[in-house]
Amino acid sequence: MAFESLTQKLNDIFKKLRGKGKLSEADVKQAMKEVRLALLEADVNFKVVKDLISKITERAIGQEVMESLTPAQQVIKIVNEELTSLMGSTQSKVDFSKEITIIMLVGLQGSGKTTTAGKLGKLLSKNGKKPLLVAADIYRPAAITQLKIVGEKVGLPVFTMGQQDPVDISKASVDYAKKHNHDVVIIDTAGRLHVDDDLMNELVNISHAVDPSEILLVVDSMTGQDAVNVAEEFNNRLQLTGLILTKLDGDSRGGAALSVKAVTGCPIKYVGMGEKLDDLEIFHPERMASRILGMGDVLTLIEKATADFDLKKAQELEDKLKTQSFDLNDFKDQLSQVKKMGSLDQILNMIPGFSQQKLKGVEIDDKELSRVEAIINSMTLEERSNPSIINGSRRKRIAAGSGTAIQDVNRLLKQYAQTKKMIKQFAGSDKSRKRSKQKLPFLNF
Ligand SMILES: Nc1nc2c(ncn2[C@@H]2O[C@H](COP(=O)(O)OP(=O)(O)OP(=O)(O)O)[C@@H](O)[C@H]2O)c(=O)[nH]1
Repeated sequence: MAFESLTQKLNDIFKKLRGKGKLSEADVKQAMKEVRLALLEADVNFKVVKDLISKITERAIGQEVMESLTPAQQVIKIVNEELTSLMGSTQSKVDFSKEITIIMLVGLQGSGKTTTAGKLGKLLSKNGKKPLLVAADIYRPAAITQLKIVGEKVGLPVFTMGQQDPVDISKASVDYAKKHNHDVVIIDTAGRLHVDDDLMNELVNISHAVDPSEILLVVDSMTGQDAVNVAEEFNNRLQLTGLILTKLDGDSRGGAALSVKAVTGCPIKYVGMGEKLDDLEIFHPERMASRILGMGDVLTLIEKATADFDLKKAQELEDKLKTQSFDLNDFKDQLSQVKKMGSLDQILNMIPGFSQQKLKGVEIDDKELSRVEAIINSMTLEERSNPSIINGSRRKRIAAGSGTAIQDVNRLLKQYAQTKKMIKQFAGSDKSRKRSKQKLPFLNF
């Protein structure tokens, strides 16, 4: 995940501050010098760093902080607030005020536009919208096919007219959307390797023809300050309403995310956190600041956990927990719930205190989840509901069927037995029974 190294450096600086108890002005200034260096090393724009540090320092050497009982904590709070404000303070929402919300996605080739069109469509349709995807990149023939494939994967229709004028395609797509009750139109426009006049003219013409509610620039966060420059160039010609920063799951240093709002004035509206079509998140500056400072992001985690929450299934599970009839089918169901939330790496990053550094040496293996699923899939229905019948020869058959080793099957059965034992204790106490209404026990990998 981006910011890894920045988070580590900031944590080290704050640890030193905490160790000091009372802080002198010199202590704060020294810490700010180090924060400044860490931000520059994370590729944050030079001017942005300068302004940020002067704001933080001014507040941090104020009386309130110096005389507080927990001065280091106050300094961290100020850094958190200023980072949040740097990225736009609050969530910048998409404008859905018109009957049809037209969203133009623009950006350079390879920034992730087509993938993002699918991700955005999926996210919006989860929120009750009826999006239409529009293939307006006519120069790269594969782009139309790519959008069709993405559309199929996310279950959304794709409007295409082949290699015709992108302005005509865009206009026709809006008419089509009106006739077919779509309330969102997402136009995937052409990209180029560099910003050029032809591209800009075409985008300006499309924007005049369809009067979009949003022109969102898709930028690759891995390109660092180049992403900020590209955003400035696009904004000068197109008046962007916002940005989508992709590939924030990669090892970018994070500079683009921290600088782009301050430099261009354009807010980040979404961030791409992976290659899967579920990996698009609404951008919340305060939550991102919290992640950068290694404080986790519990709110996003809860949202992910509840997004696909199936109340009926949860009720069934609760009944099973009470009667202690939790079997391997339920075990598998829980596994799918965890998998829906994203990769284990992503999930752990949102838990406060679970910094990458602490996870060093701990292998986070998403394959383990798939392995467990394969093992359970290779069992008969009878075995899943009554695992005690799984003897030696059955174990051998299950391992062969799932392409795993007998030790893997043994390990899973042991984990299941432990979970069941835990549930027994859990259901046994009145206090925990009350708790079971709110929380499902997590699997123990
Ligand atoms: N890791 C990661 N990869 C991403 C993300 N978003 C897009 N990608 C990948 O980036 C590559 C380029 O994405 P495309 O959607 O083809 O890019 P594009 O901007 O449409 O490219 P052109 O059609 O050539 O203009 C693909 O391999 C995507 O899977 C992201 O958030 N994280």
